Amino acid sequence: MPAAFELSKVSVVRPGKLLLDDVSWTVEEGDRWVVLGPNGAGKTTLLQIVGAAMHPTTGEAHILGEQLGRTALAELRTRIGHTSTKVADRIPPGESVRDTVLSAAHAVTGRWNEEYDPEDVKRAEQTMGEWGVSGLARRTFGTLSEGERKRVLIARALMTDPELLLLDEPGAGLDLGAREDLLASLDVLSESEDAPVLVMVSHHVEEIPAGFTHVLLMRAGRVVAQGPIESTLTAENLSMTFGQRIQLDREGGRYAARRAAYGRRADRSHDTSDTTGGNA
Ligand SMILES: Nc1ncnc2c1ncn2[C@@H]1O[C@H](COP(=O)(O)OP(=O)(O)OP(=O)(O)O)[C@@H](O)[C@H]1O
Repeated sequence: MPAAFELSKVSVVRPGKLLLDDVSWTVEEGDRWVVLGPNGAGKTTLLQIVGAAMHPTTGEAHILGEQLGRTALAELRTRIGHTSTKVADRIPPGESVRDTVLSAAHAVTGRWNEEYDPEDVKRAEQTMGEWGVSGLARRTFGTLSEGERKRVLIARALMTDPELLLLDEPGAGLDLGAREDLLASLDVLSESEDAPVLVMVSHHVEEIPAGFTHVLLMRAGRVVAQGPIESTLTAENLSMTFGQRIQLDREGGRYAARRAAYGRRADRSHDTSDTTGGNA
């Protein structure tokens, strides 16, 4: 089976700044990845490459079988669901929730005079139902709470039944209950057989849904470590990523991290015996 996407030695350069530096990353069908790193590490830039929203300056990116630079980006983007604050900012505040989701069928933000099939309407109702926002259908996007917005954006991203779903900080700005509700929904999605390949960007290990399989850790535009979550998400790798000694705990398939106290073992796993990582 071909990879869902493959980046080979990708760099992104802007005047006076190296945003991504020699990033190689392969994601296979069925994978659920989380991308972790501090502010400014390049996570959003990386997702923009994978989401066919930006070309690499150097290196090659093959996304869903198409090579960036040799394919129409707009067409490729219809196969990818992408949620981010940039997408949220493009949605007119007066747009109804229903039209916010529905208009994804034409890859537009702000419904105008496009025509929608009954299948489009049915699909919009289905994804709104699955993400618990049917009751908000007539509300305007601008009046929603942060948690409600996040769910509406995911329903919108899933509207076109994408092969790849990119979630840029879906947990940011959510209260504890809303975050846990979102993680439970993402966990259900990640377990479903026809789920798209999932890639989620986060700052916090606490936001990793239990069903996620792989992690990529970034710092200053470079990959610090990547691979299966069990062996790669270690205190040692997190400490390198965030530039300070981190203690990592794991319980019930969920992670928690904080600055390590001196003299304490940095990795502590309560439900597995094989969590790796160095002593701090
Ligand atoms: N067009 C640009 N020109 C110059 N620098 C840029 C440009 N776009 C982004 N950057 C810088 O590149 C770095 C990486 O940005 P990016 O948004 O990818 O990081 P991030 O890991 O998503 O950060 P955060 O966690 O804070 O959202 C940042 O320092 C940012 O200021």
